[in-house]
Amino acid sequence: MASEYKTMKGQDFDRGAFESLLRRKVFLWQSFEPYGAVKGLFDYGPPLENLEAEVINIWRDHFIRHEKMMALKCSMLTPYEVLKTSGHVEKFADFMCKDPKTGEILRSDHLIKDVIEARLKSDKEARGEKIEETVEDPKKKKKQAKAAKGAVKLDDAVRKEYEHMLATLDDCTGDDMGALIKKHDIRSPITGNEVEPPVSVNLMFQTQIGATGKEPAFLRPETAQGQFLSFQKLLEYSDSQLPMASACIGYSFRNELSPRAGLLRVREFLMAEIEHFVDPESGKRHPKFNSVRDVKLPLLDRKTQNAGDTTPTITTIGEAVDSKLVDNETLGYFLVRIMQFMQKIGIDMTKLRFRQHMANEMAHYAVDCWDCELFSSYGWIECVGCADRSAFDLSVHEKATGTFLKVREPLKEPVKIEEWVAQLDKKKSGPKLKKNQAKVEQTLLGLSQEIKEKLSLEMEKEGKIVVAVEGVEGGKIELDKEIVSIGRETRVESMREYTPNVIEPSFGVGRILYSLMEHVYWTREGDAARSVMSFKPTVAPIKVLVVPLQKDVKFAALMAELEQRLDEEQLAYKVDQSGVSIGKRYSRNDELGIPFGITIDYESLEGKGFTLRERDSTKQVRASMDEILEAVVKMCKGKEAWEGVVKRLPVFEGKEE
Ligand SMILES: Nc1ncnc2c1ncn2[C@@H]1O[C@H](COP(=O)(O)OP(=O)(O)OP(=O)(O)O)[C@@H](O)[C@H]1O
Repeated sequence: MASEYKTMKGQDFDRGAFESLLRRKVFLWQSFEPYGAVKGLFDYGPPLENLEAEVINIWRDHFIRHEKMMALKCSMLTPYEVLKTSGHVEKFADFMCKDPKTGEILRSDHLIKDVIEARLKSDKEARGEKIEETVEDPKKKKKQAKAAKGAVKLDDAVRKEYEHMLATLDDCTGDDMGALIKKHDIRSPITGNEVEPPVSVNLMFQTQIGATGKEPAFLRPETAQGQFLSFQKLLEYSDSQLPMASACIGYSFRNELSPRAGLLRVREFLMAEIEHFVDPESGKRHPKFNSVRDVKLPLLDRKTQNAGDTTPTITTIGEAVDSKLVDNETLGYFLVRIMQFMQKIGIDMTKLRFRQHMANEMAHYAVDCWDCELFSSYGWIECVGCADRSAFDLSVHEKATGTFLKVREPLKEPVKIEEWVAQLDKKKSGPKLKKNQAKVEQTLLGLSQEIKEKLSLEMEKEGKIVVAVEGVEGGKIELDKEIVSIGRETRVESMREYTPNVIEPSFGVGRILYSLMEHVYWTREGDAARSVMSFKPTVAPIKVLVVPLQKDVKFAALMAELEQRLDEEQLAYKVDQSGVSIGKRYSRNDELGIPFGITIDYESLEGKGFTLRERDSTKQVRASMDEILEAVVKMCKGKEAWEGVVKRLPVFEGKEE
């Protein structure tokens, strides 16, 4: 059966072969394997660990250095109260359905998706239509096969309804999903049992700080809260100038209900998050927006998804922001910068799109939200979320803690403000209010203009007012005009106070790395298909393979010199001195994605230079050590392409055997 997901060379993608390469070359494995492994936890071996470091270096350069962001390292252990205030304790949850007979837990949206996809596939089979598979996960296939049980043709209207359901599933609440499960008789694909209605389950790992258990805490589910609570320090560091942005790279933890799809849904993962603080009255304009205005992006908007379509529109970000499809310049600027980052690390641009969140999918405070999704053999997967979080987080933390989390800036022109003021006569009210005096004073200060105006009329009429005061007996207190005066006053205001809004691009590094590995994987046709990982030289975990023609002590001195030079250039290299042929040595290292090979042969001993081989084309040039190293350094810095090197250095027609 043809797979919809193709390799970078247009070949059918064989997930089994790909995963076997990742295992063989120790890119990654499930953690704690000798103890039976734990779902959703992975260890990275040397190639993937180095790849991650290279990708992070580019991320730091592309965002932190280039955009002058303030890098932070915030604590992962987070007190309960912080995440209570941010809404995570109550709302950071997924819906799950229980199979009451087996006790198995199924994520509600995954359950609906799996069953409905299987029914649509079965319908296609019954109609004799070509089936394009995105799913090759054997476990999922088995589930789907069981659910489909022979090809069943659907009514046209039902088929349409199912397609619409899949396109709008992200928009569903728990109740919506419960209704869909009932209406369409969706059962556990494993047992065929009916499932219980969806219930919400919190995804955070709870723990405690200290031995007493008095300080409950969580492992953070995102890095954002630490950044918000550092706001005052950031503002001071940036000389109170907005816009300003912080960035944090660190681990987050989510107790996913059904971790699956390798690195795509795990329980501990590296995030790289940016919080860009902007004055809401600036219209969220971005000073560098004009430099990206004409860049084209594939945008899949909410309206298109609602119509059951998943084809993105290619449009310039300028047009998208002008038409308000993307809410503001800052959000638009980041979408472009995210795309440019993906391009830099070698993501296939035909496998990237931006999908707008559906109304229910967005957090209640969010203004607009776009996910950067990458296509892999698992389908389209969100790899970066880019949300406008408005002023929500700073406002709630300010309210909960009383800490000032606003910007105060001088007004260009002082303004006269006429307003209602309610004032307590401290001397006269002291004996009457006693210990309640401070509470009353606080309450009067916090009253809105409308209420103050209403109370002034009441005071004029009755000579007294009744005010609700928190913490006093009975919850109210009577105040007469002897101790309280309410009237209009004029003051001159020279400062403005406001809570900045936040645009947040949030990167899941593991999902990006996994997608990247699929995007650069292909097989070279030949006697036996050989796998290649075409990492760009800038991100490749190892840059150079050093291969002496044979095991011969005569090569030792040149090898030592070459290794020293590679070391001086800070290039990661590997030496392969094994007895197998040069061709075999190249091809097994192509699986590690090493972009360049330097061969030392007998002519090298005669001062006739070395050969430099490029992984993807297998072409070679012959040149001196200096020339070769200069070319490799430039290519690994992204300053020169192989095509340029072939033009300026003599091509070598050696055979790879
Ligand atoms: N369980 C996970 N495993 C790996 N990466 C994750 C996981 N959850 C989130 N991420 C990454 O963190 C980024 C930001 O997190 P965000 O809260 O926006 O994700 P999310 O909307 O909860 O993702 P999903 O809907 O897929 O669970 C995501 O774009 C993704 O790359």
